[in-house]
Amino acid sequence: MSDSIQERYLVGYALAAKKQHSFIQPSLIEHSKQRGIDLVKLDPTKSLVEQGKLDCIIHKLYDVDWKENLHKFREKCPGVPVIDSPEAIERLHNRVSMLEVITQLRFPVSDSERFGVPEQVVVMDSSVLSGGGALGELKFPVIAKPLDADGSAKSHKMFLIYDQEGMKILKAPIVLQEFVNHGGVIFKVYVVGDHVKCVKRRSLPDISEEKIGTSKGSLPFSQISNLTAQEDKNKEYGEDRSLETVEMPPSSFLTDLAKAMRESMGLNLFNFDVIRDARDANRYLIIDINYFPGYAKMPSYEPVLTEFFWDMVTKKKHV
Ligand SMILES: Nc1ncnc2c1ncn2[C@@H]1O[C@H](COP(=O)(O)OP(=O)(O)OP(=O)(O)O)[C@@H](O)[C@H]1O
Ligand SMILES: O=P(O)(O)O[C@H]1[C@H](OP(=O)(O)O)[C@@H](OP(=O)(O)O)[C@@H](O)[C@@H](O)[C@@H]1OP(=O)(O)O
Ligand SMILES: [Mg+2]
Ligand SMILES: [Mg+2]
Repeated sequence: MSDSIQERYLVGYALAAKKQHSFIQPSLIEHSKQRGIDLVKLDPTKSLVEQGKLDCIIHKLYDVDWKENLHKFREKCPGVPVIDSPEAIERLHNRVSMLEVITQLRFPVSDSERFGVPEQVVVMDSSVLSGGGALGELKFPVIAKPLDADGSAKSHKMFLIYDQEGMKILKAPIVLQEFVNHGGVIFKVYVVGDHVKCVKRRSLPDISEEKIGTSKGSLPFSQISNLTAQEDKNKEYGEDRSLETVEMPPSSFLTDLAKAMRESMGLNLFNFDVIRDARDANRYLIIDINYFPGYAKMPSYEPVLTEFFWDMVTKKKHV
């Protein structure tokens, strides 16, 4: 079919400049174009109905004006898929409601693999952090994570806390999460509609009982799974740990889990971080869920995203 008679579709995107730069790559534009899909940049400050005959909108912007703009568009054009609904995305902006998704899943557990989330407590009042009772049943070491996961640099600033002294650096509201040894590797599971792809990334190294006894205070870190191998080495989080020999979790387990999460959250575009308990190889813990992650880092990102856009613009089922 020649270009002139092939039906063309319009996918509008509204993304922060950094995200646009990493996600809207020439290779993706070209791939989609070949399939009859044109990616068009939206002006989030202007009415969406006046920005072309859109067949689908994708977005990762959180300000009130944008949500209002989207809301109006959805009212005027209820048949056009908006990927995803701001209300569904919101749940991932808080590290408690984010992991409640997992604890509420009614997912048939396989005979071998089990899943869950690490024990955690949320502290809303900074004065509680200086007293001895903030941890409740938890034991040191813990990871302290900002409660808000709103995409700001601050929301990624974490601390490994070894003792009560280390708690002094923290400010509420904060989540204190049990540190689980997991062999220094995390599995990032990327979800794009029906498509599920798992990749291995570096993580914090295991902490031995001996180290727990001798380490003091706190260790700050940020987005460790996004470090390159060289940065990782320079930061001395551990020696050059090869990922190649690490066995992946069974893919059917991850696919079933992703499907259950997708349906429960009503989201199409997200990834989740999974660690495997070093003391129990069949126990997997979900530690983080991110909306619209760095898909360009996923193998075959161009065909996978193009296929997803196709499904959306041709009105195949989406959650
Ligand atoms: N409970 C835990 N036990 C052991 N290590 C953990 C735990 N929670 C987090 N980590 C380590 O800390 C890293 C950062 O934690 P987390 O993924 O929650 O933060 P994030 O800033 O939201 O990450 P992302 O960049 O994926 O959004 C993880 O990738 C993992 O290496
Ligand atoms: O660019 P963005 O701001 O969307 O950053 C996201 C980042 O993607 P990027 O690598 O393309 O930056 C993601 O990396 P991967 O999980 O895919 O490794 C992950 O860190 C998300 O948590 C970030 O989203 P945020 O939590 O900050 O909203
Ligand atoms: Mg993470
Ligand atoms: Mg995250």
